[in-house]
Amino acid sequence: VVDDPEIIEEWLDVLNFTMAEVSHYAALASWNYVTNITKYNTEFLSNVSMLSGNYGLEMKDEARKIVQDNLDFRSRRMLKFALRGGELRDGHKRRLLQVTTNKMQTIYSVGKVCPPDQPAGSTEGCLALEPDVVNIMANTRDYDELLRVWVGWRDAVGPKIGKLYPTYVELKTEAAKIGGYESHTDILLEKYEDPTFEQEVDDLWQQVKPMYLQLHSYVRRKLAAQYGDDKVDVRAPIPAHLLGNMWAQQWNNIYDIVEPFPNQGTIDVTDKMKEEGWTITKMFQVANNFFKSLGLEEMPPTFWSKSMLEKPTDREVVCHGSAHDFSEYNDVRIKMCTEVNMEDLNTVHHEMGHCEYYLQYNKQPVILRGGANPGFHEAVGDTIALSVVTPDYLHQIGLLDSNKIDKSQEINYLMEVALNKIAFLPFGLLIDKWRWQVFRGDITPQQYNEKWWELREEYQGLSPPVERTSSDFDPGAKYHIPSGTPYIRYFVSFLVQFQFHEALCKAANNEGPLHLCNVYNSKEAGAKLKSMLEMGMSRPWPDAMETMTGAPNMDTSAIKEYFRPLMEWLEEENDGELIGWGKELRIFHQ
Ligand SMILES: CC(=O)N[C@@H](CC(=O)O)C(=O)NC[C@H](CC1(C(=O)N[C@@H](Cc2ccc(O)cc2)C(=O)O)CCCC1)C(=O)O
Ligand SMILES: [Zn+2]
Repeated sequence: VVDDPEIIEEWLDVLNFTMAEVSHYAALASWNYVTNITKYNTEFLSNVSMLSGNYGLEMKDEARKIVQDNLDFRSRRMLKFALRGGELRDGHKRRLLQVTTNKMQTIYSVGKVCPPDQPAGSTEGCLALEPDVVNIMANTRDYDELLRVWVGWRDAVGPKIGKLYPTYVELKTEAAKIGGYESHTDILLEKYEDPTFEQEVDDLWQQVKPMYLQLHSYVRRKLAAQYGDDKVDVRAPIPAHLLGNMWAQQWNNIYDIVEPFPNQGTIDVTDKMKEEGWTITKMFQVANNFFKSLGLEEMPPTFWSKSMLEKPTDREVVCHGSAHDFSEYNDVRIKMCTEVNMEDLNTVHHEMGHCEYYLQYNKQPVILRGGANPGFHEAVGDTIALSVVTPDYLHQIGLLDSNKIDKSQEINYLMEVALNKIAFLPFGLLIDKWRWQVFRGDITPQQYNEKWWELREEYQGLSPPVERTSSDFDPGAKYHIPSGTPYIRYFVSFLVQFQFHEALCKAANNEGPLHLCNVYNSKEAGAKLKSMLEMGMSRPWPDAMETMTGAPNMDTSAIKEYFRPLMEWLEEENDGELIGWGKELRIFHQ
């Protein structure tokens, strides 16, 4: 037992130094795998993960001996984080967990959708998820073609991942119990340092659900008009393959079907980007320039020399975008199979937001480097992107001819953003609703798929376009399930990013409405953001929220204020029309 403050401070210094080293090598091994999926890189990643796991276990055993009573807040916080997480002591089980996770991730990353009656074993004419299948889901308006790739993708990766998932759940559960937790769900929730967190997200959802129902009712009617009411029944959930996205998580790709005021121009500047000859590099330079304009850190030289900004042609990679912190030498990178379009311009800002956060908290000890909570990490880039998509800024970077919009163009603009942000909210909630129940043992492997679709109907008002059975594993068709990446962070982000946007607009002395506010070039806004980013996770997240907004809690008033003009318009449109589905189906009256 150690209670000498001198020795404990020394121990924490050594912890910080060794953690930086171990994190650096773990990040490198992961980077090599995701940017070049080979047998060697797979093995190497597995070995480095085992080594960093061993280090983690040793460090926890030592940390348990330390008496925390007379330590200062910061040291106690560092020790709290050092003692967190599950632990598998048995080397074989740790290896099995590693291999199982890697297999699921690889199945997903190399999965392909093949043409009908494809000869077994040949990949001739087969399509990868990104960008081919994603582009079909975004652009085709052929009901049956959409159905073919929607089912094809789930058939290609679902059952294979579904076979491995129970083993994954068992091992994560064992690791949690050895770590002293009831279930792995408690480890996932622990990051929010908030005993009522599950209740809070349910309350927040109830506050924004009316906005979602308005959007859902309007979009369902437009899809019925597009595909015929034999395909889309305005009294029922929407078939899940018609929303322009493989998971129906965001609906911006069907903007043309739902456009409130046709031919008034929109902020979807994809065509203009192509006309203007925008390159992938330019997209990243423009994003970098926005952060610089706020007085924040620019991406360092190694970002440009070591990132992977487009899909390579000579090797298999994990195309799902990601940002990487190498914990040393200011080495931050993005891996992305970027395409020149509006959606990817958003994602570029999202990923660079992660890198900016890495750069801003790198003065903190390694164990205190992280988002104030994971939702904050997801909100940084998206908050900046809320300024980027304004007519004012798009005009400034030459993607819109004028920065003036009239009333109908304003509604079009808000619809475009709502298809990205409002549509996402129930999806951001249901992924971990499903996972929390699975890790608590409330959903058994036999029930995986039926409970998934119950949640998809309950929260999103979607239904599968064809019969699903328990031999399907549709959760596995979404990246974050095989990769084990938590998801409630995105639900949190899609609410707090509007609080952050409001705070930055206030700091920038913005006069106009929140939805047209652009903080580009505002050093005051940058200083406000920086003051929160540099905290990392050195303080509980309400303190970081208070630094940004003046109040410590998550709050839906900002997102409601942002979309108020659109909601008024939608309530007009939906007056007397059917809204909701199942037991909640009713006629809406203003
Ligand atoms: C080493 C490592 O893993 N690093 C972490 C970052 C960190 O934790 O430091 C990381 O890079 N995670 C990858 C993940 C990628 C994306 C994602 O998965 N997005 C969600 C939801 C969504 C969709 C639209 C949107 O505008 C915002 C969110 C989805 O696509 O469903 C793909 C596109 C955008 C973000 C990410 O960047 O969050
Ligand atoms: Zn992210």
